[in-house]
Amino acid sequence: MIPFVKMHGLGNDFVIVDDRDGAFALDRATRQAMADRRRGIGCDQLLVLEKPNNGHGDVFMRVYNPDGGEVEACGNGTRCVAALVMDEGTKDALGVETVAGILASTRNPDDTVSVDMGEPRLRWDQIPLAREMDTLSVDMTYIPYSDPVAVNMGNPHIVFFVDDAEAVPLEECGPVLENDPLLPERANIEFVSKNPDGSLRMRVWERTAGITQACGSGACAVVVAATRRGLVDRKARIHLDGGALDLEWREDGHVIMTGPTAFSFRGEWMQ
Ligand SMILES: N[C@H](CCC[C@H](N)C(=O)O)C(=O)O
Repeated sequence: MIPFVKMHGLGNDFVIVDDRDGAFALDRATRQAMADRRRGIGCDQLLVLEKPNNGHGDVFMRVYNPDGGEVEACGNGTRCVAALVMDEGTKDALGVETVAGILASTRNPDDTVSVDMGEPRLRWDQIPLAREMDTLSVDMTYIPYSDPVAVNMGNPHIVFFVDDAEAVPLEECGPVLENDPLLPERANIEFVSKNPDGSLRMRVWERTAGITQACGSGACAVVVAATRRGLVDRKARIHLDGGALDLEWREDGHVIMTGPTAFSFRGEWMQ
């Protein structure tokens, strides 16, 4: 039996397994089965807690997509894991270690959690893209959408700015764009438009997971891309299907993401 916690950030949902004792060592087939929405528990990502390396950070978080494959980053999941681990003790600040680095997380008085998601990587080979080009003007098209911005937040993101994000046929263009030959590791795809009040509307097609209610690392990529394009001045409220996140790309280069976390239920998975 594997105990798990189900949580979500703006409807982007996670199965979280505490394997800090190293007792479970879930294999790929098990990860896939747990994430399966029809036969398993169902989630957008499976998050496994491990012991932090050499005392760096308070907990190590591993992120798996629904196919069981490991990915580098998960913003909404980081907030949930930070809240879960904070609830074990008395601290309102801790470091969540990931393969992409240690993410400093703090709980705010209104119960939202802020995570320092680190610095974006913006060189073409850091995204990675298949050939050299300006990441502010990527050679990718799905008619009538073109000229996206590429940002790596630990994981790869391609951000299209459009007049009306609501009108984009995400189910059709998402899988095509995710698998564009320009993307050797594929990518998460975001479509963004600017609202009259200056906030941004973002819809996401996540690599492997498909359309999700929200994507935290995607929102980080969007504030960076929108700043580089001159659409916002380093800060933005971003409205996703599941609600809003507040983003800031600080002058020191770090991206700070703030948003809610929600506990759903606890259970046990029978192997
Ligand atoms: N939901 C996550 C992102 C998962 C990214 C994953 N789909 C990938 O392949 O990189 C977030 O809140 O950042």
